[in-house]
Amino acid sequence: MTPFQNNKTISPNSIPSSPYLHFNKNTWADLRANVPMTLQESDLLAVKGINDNLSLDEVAKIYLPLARLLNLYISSNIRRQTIIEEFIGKQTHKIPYIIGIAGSVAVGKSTTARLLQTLLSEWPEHRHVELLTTDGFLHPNKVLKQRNIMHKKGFPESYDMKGLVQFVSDIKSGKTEVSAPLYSHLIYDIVPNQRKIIKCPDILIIEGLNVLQSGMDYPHELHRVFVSDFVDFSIYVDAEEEFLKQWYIERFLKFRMGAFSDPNSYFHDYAKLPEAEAITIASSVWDNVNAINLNNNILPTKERANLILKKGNNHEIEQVKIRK
Ligand SMILES: Nc1ncnc2c1ncn2[C@@H]1O[C@H](COP(=O)(O)OP(=O)(O)OP(=O)(O)O)[C@@H](O)[C@H]1O
Ligand SMILES: CC(C)(CO)[C@@H](O)C(=O)NCCC(=O)O
Repeated sequence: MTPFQNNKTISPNSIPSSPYLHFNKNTWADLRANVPMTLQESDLLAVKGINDNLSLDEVAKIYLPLARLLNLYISSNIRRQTIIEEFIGKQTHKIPYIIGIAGSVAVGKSTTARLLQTLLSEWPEHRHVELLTTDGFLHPNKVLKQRNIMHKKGFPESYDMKGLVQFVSDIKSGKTEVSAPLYSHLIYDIVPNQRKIIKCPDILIIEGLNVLQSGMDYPHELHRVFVSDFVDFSIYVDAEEEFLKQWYIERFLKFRMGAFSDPNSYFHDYAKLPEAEAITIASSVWDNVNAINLNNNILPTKERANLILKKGNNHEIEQVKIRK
């Protein structure tokens, strides 16, 4: 079935002065109706394995239509590459399609990325989908301490932006194997002597706070090329700050029960604290670090995205906006 053979007319709220088409949950969910449901029960279990709190109804209503839209864009990109090959009369290197996912700390970027990886891998044309988090390009704590910016982890100056741009540039040049440093939330630092290796994927999903940032957000950088220059389609995951703070604290408490009890954890001492004190600490880290970064450096990039997913209570998507 072609994308235009709708048996139903979908009518987004088109606000003439807005550069976006607006969809509420129901109008967006209807957009899935045109594709066969390819997911099997076992795939749904895999999706569930990504995040226990993710409802399968949410996957069907929100993430399947999104995967369908992305698939249309990617197919069109593959056709464009074929035209270039036809024009020059020879095959070129396969160039991965890059999807960028931006948004606040704790909004659910990595969960969204893993979910899209599972759904997009279903399509036979592009099964090999890799993930990269820009966290790996944070400067190690040693460097952040030397520069006196440990309290600014996640801010533009805390990243090795040159290294990150080199990475995406290598991927987009068709380099067959690239590697990136690894960040661990457990040790709260870059993992020494380990790298993530990425071998020529069909699609690379890059998620991070800084995916949509550009030159004006990095006045201290000398170069003028940014991740966003290499991203083919960008998504901003959005939510009101009261939810973000709540999700941040909840995740902190979850870590406290699990990962923090590991003696290697940076936050090992927090595991022993009474819950009320742990909440006070998490709340203060949110207010003094992540909220400031959100308002100064992340939120201003929202309108650069091709698509905005607006979450409400319990991570449920309430609105989807697509750039016209
Ligand atoms: N769609 C969802 N449904 C239910 N819970 C979710 C969903 N997405 C994320 N969460 C929960 O919200 C919290 C934050 O999610 P996640 O770690 O994916 O965020 P993030 O944006 O990648 O954070 P960071 O930038 O700090 O790495 C986690 O506790 C996760 O379990
Ligand atoms: C690693 C980042 C920057 C992004 O994932 C974030 O999770 C973080 O650690 N922010 C610094 C403040 C904090 O500890 O939450």
